[in-house]
Order: sequence, then C-alpha cells, then structure tokens
Amino acid sequence: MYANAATGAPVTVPDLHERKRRAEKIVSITSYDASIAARADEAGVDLVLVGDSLGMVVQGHTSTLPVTVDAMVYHTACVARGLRRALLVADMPFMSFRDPATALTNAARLMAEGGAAMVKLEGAGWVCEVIDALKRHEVPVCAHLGLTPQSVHRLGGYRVQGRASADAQRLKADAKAVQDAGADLLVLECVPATLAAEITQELRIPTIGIGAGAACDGQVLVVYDLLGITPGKRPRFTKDFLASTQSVVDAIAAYTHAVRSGEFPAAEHSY
Ligand SMILES: Nc1nc(=O)c2c([nH]1)NC[C@@H]1CN(c3ccc(C(=O)N[C@@H](CCC(=O)O)C(=O)O)cc3)CN21
Ligand SMILES: CC(C)C(=O)C(=O)O
Ligand SMILES: [Mg+2]
Repeated sequence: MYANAATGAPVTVPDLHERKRRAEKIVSITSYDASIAARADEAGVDLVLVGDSLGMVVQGHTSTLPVTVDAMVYHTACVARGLRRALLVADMPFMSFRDPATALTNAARLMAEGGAAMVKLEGAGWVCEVIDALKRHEVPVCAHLGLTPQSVHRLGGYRVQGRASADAQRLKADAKAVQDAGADLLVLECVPATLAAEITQELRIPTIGIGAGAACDGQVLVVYDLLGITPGKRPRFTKDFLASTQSVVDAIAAYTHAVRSGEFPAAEHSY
C-alpha cells in the first residue's frame, strides 16, 4: 500500500526515493490554484507541480517564456494553501536561474514566500553548476530534460527529443550529469519510451515522465489536459480522464489509479 496515501502523512523527498526502490509509481499533476490543489491532494496525488505551463494554460501565451518569478510565487502560494499531504514543487521560469546567485535568490522566494518544498529547472550543461549551488544551500531540485519548453526557439517547436542516436546518447549523459550535480528527481518530457526506460534504469534518482512511456518511476500531466479543458489539438501523451468519470476528484483519482497500476500511459500515449 502507498504509505502516505493510507496514513495522510506528508510526502517527503526521501519518500520519493523509497518509491523508486520499491517500484511504486509516483503520481503528479500540475496545479495553479488552491481549489484544484485540494482536489489533487484528496485524490491521492503525491507531487503537485506549479508548472510554468501556467503561461500557456492560465495566461494564454503561446510559450512559457513570459512567465515571471512574481507569477510563479503568487501561484505557488495559492496552491500551497490547498495542500495537506502532497509535495509542492515550483518551476523556475525562463531566465530565473541563469547563474547560481540569481537562482538562489529566486528559489528562496519560491520556498519562503510560495511554500515550495522543491524547485524544478530545465536543462543540463551549465545548469549543473546551478543545481550544485541550490543543493549546497539545502534546496531540493528536480531537473527537466528532453523537450524543455523554455528552449522552444532553439528547438523550433514542441517536438519529441532524443530520436536520433547521437541525441539519445547526449540525453543519457545529461541525465547522469544532473544526477551527479545533486538533482533529487528528473522530469523526462517527450522522449521515446525505450530511451526513457534506459535512463530510468541507469539512474539512482526517480524519473517522472510526460510523453516518455510507462517505464518511468512516475508520471506528470498538465491538469487541464487530464480534465479535457485544453483547447486545440492535444498532444499524443495526454488523456481526458473526466470523459469517463463523474467529477473532477474522480477524474484525478482515475488518473492516479491508472498511473499506479501501469495502465497509463499506454502505447498510444507514448513515442
Ligand atoms: N496544456 C499543456 N500541456 C502540456 O503538456 C504542456 C503545455 N500545455 N505547455 C508547455 C509544454 C508544451 N508541451 C507540449 C506541447 C505540444 C506538444 C506536441 O504537440 N507534440 C507532438 C509531437 C510531435 C512530434 O512527433 O515530434 C504530438 O503530437 O504529441 C508536446 C508538448 C508540453 N507542455
Ligand atoms: C509539464 C510539466 C513537466 C511542466 O514543466 C509544466 O507544467 O510547466
Ligand atoms: Mg515547466
């Protein structure tokens, strides 16, 4: 049984590492407000992410780049008031972690004003030095590799990453590098399922997939995607869980169950 879901005890960073050891899936969704956060907590979600996707799904921009630290702090504080048990993770927005000193200042705001227990940041390379600085100052870190939406102008669109073998090798090396730099968790976004499976097996730290297949140690979805609210063409990796349930809590609970049982994501949601 999932200890924290059964006991109501708060989810901690060591709990997530224990989950990987026991092969128990980690369930995560995004939230941007107290009401959805409360429903996610009630449905048994382990980790709630205040994603910079809020720039697109809340603010209506076409990318995540316009999101400010002030906006992230505001939404993180809103979500914190809705949570009792789930671990609260906040995205560091574009340019907010461009050097270690800036990253420390902004992570401090997300934690002290927003109530986040962990921050997430996209990339490897020079980002490893930032991860190391955050960890030395007791900030738990989630790394994020594969499709990193803050890189949309370099990537040329929201496309699957790591399909060519050279790209796959670089992604594996980056995953090891962020782990060695001190990351506690790794989000893998839009990468082939076989590559995500190999990275998950090679790493000590848990991987959380979005469009990265079922072998990851956990899954995350943008909450409006799993409630079928997002307008326009939906990415392959999403599923509307509200379509077959009666309420928002039931839909989030159905997603939670489907991740824990390994039913979601299926092959049709993977690359
Ligand atoms: N509503 C929402 N859901 C998300 O998952 C999400 C956001 N917004 N905004 C920030 C980023 C952008 N994301 C995206 C957006 C589009 C695709 C997409 O259309 N992917 C194609 C892949 C095409 C290919 O094969 O390369 C797909 O059809 O799934 C993927 C991730 C993920 N994130
Ligand atoms: C989709 C997740 C991983 C994210 O980074 C976001 O919501 O911003
Ligand atoms: Mg994000």
